[in-house]
Amino acid sequence: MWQLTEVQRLKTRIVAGLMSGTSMDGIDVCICEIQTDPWQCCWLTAQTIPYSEGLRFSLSQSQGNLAQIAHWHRQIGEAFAEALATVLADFPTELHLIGSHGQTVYHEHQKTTLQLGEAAFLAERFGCPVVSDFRIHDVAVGGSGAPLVPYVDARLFGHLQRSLLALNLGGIANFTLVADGQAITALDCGPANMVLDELARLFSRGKTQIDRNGYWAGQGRVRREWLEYLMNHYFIHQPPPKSAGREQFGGLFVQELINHTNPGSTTSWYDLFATVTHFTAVAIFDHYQTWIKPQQEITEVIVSGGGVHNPILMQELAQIFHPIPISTSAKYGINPDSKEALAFAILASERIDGKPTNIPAVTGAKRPVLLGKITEL
Ligand SMILES: Nc1ncnc2c1ncn2[C@@H]1O[C@H](COP(=O)(O)OP(=O)(O)OP(=O)(O)O)[C@@H](O)[C@H]1O
Ligand SMILES: CC(=O)N[C@H]1[C@@H]2OC[C@@H](O2)[C@@H](O)[C@@H]1O[C@H](C)C(=O)O
Repeated sequence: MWQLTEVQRLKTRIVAGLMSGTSMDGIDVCICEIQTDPWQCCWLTAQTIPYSEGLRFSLSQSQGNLAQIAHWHRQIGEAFAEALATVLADFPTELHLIGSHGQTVYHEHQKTTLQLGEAAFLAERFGCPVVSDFRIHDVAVGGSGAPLVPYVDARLFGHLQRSLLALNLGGIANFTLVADGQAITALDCGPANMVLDELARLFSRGKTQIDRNGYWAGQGRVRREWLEYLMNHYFIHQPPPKSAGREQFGGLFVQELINHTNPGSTTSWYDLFATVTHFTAVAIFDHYQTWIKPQQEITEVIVSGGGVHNPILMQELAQIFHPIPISTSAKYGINPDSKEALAFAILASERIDGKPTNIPAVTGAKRPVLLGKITEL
């Protein structure tokens, strides 16, 4: 059993980070060792544990009355604890601290944000302090509560002493500009996998959740008029600070896209996959050109998130950013599938050391604040 004050005194801590992103595909778990002075983080193990089908389906409907929300809060907390127990069964270690992002179930830019998954279930099961609910304090000081990974991008890539984009391809595509060892700015750019996943569900009539390895996109061609329609979405042209989620690019957006494009044949479905995949790359590049390049040219794009497994998307990015090289975070020893989980382990450790981790230039907050609430034993 670890008390908060004891963990605060440790110069080297074993910390677990837990995250379920907008794709709601499962719970990403990462265990790492963090040294506080000089700061160093060493990745130990990571795994993604799928949500049970029932919970995933229920969450993806994203409509809940108060009773439903209260049950989700407990069920997600227990599912996160179960996921961590599964990883610890394969990698037995003592844990000093847990950082748990929970599941975002609602997010409205600079107005409110809600992550579910009660931390007390984790604290009780693993006998250590848990930091959770990372976003809302930033909202309380006028920020959007997202993105929070930029602080970590600076920690992980700042030492490279180059200007680079750390790009994450999760449900949403977002990047951080790291230059001079700092996170200068960061943006959500639009969907990465969220729209493709929903299209895959509809096209396969629920048999698959993803366009695996870009198989369908690879057989289609980009339709200019559809691309134009997608690029006209208000979010693409909104100035930063900006953050997105299912509210912008979830089921409703996809339904409107289907109504607009009306894909009748298999060929037109393939074209839709190709166009949306291309749109993802174009929207990312467009955000770079508009908001980053005028102030800072970059020398590399370091990609993480599930989208690294989609070769068509990665090819599109390589072509559009050429001659700027595209690599994955694996090149720097960071598993692309667990960077965000690792991030919440790092944010938790900073929290108990009393370090503010929101970046006002990124979220629009009035000032830096401590992110996350601590559940103690
Ligand atoms: N082999 C693959 N082929 C194509 N796409 C893949 C493959 N493997 C994973 N993906 C995509 O990656 C997604 C999961 O990515 P990730 O776990 O990074 O998202 P997330 O963390 O939920 O999202 P966010 O970062 O926006 O919160 C899947 O939903 C899928 O679309
Ligand atoms: C409100 C919320 O959960 N936002 C997520 C989401 O998923 C990607 C993007 O949109 C990013 O803004 C954020 O997550 C990452 C982990 C972040 O805070 O940096």
